[in-house]
Order: sequence, then structure tokens, then C-alpha cells
Amino acid sequence: MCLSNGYEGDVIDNMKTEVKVSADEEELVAQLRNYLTEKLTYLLEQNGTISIGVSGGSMPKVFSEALLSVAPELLNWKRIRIFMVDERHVPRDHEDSNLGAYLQLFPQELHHVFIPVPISKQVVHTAQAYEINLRKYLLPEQLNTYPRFDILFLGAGPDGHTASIFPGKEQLEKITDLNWVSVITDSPKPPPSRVTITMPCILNAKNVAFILTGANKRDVVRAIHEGDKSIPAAQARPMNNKLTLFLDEHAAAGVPNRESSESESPPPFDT
Ligand SMILES: O=C(O)[C@H](O)[C@@H](O)[C@H](O)[C@H](O)COP(=O)(O)O
Repeated sequence: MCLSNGYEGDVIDNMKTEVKVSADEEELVAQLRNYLTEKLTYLLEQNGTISIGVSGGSMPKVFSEALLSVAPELLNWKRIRIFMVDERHVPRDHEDSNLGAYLQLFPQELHHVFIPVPISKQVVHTAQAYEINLRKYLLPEQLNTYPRFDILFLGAGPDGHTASIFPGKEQLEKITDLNWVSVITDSPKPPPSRVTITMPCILNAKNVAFILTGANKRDVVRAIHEGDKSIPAAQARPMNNKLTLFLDEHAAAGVPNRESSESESPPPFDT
């Protein structure tokens, strides 16, 4: 695990995971901005849609601040499309809506950049409609394969869930044509009913970045470092190994052999 800030960590199973540790939210946003700048610079030289998946919870605020502060010449809104890695089965104007949270943080003139999750009465129909929306932008070269999302920003719960894939509930039913999206109706994290992209989509992604802050993410960081496949967040390692962890000092304490400055570190910042 290669730690920035001068920390050299272990190499995991011959896979390098880049770790960026922030002392506060301002530094986290700056590191996310730098990451987005690097990836967008490369992606803009390619063709087609630039697909960025984002998660809910604490992510909307720091992600939105980081992306909206990237150099304007890199923000080609005709090509960038942002989609929800998972979404709660609630109306868009509900306080629990992930898309709703992002739309409140983006100016109206950029709302078209978000691929909508069409909320139907039945959560299965929502998942099926969402997959159809995603396919409009991301149909892979061959049918019946998984998309190669450009960047997936994932969070993780203290229980190790990521997206809406929970420990012991990883076997999501195939309910859409291509199995890009599935549903959970008994999510341990409320609200219970959600749609989520599936693990094969995560494994197929070109870049995966976790944003994990707070002492309650320490064990998840350790599980990712150790490759503990009983934890969905640790399963979510892309096949090309392009995995980056954005941590605060508290979560970084889960990286073995890293001098923890727990005693002096500031209280967890509320992202
Ligand atoms: O819709 C959701 O709830 C999220 O997509 C979920 O996977 C989230 O990323 C984690 O639960 C971490 O949430 P926090 O960052 O708020 O701890």
C-alpha cells in the first residue's frame, strides 16, 4: 500500500493501492480535486462519455466541492456524466435521495450532467429503468458484458458495506437484462429499499476511489488492506488494481505499519 505524505506501505498481493491521508476536509477536497484533474486530463484525450459514479452519505459535499473546483478547461460537461452508484428508493425531493443531495450542490445549468434514477412505484422497475438509462451512455462494445465505468467513488459503512452491497447480502438477485443494477429491500442502513450497481460493475471499473473518514472506518480500511473478502468494501477492488483510498488520520489508523498520530490528530471532520 503506497501512502502519500511520504508513507511507504506494504504492497498487497502484488497490487499497489494508493492511499492519500488528509488532515482536514479542506485537504481532502484538494486531494480529490488533484485526483479528478489527473483522471480528467487523461480521459479527455480519449473518446466518448466520461462516466463518474458517486455514492451517498457524506460524499456529496466533498465530491461536489472538489469537482466544481477543477480547472474549467477540464470540465467538459458535454462528455462528463455523473451517476449514482446506489440510490435510495425515495422521491428525488426526499431528504434521503442521493441524487437530490447532489442536485442541491450543483448549479441548475449542470443538472443535465446527472444520469437520472427514474423512481417507479416498484423498486424492481426503478432498477430496470435505471439500467436502461445507464445503457444509453455506457453500452459496452459487446452486449451482455459489464460496463467499464471510468471512475467510481465509493464510500463504506462501518459494517463494510459499499454501494448498497451489505455483508451477508452480497448475492443480489438478477432482475435486469444485463445485471448492471440490482435491488435490496432490507438494507441494514435505512432506508431499507435501494437500487445499487452490482459488484461485477465495480470490478470492471477503470478506477475505484474510496472516501473513508472517521475512526469507525478504521476496520474497513484494514479489511481492504488485508483483502478480507468477507467484506464487500474489500471485494470492491477493480480487476486492474487501480484503487485509491482517500482517508483522514482516524481511518488511516487502519493501515498497518503506519505511524498513527492519533494522539495529536484533530477530531474527525464532519464530511
Ligand atoms: O447511499 C448510501 O448510503 C451510500 O452510497 C453508502 O454506500 C455510503 O457510501 C456508505 O454508507 C458510507 O456513508 P458515509 O460516508 O456517510 O459514512
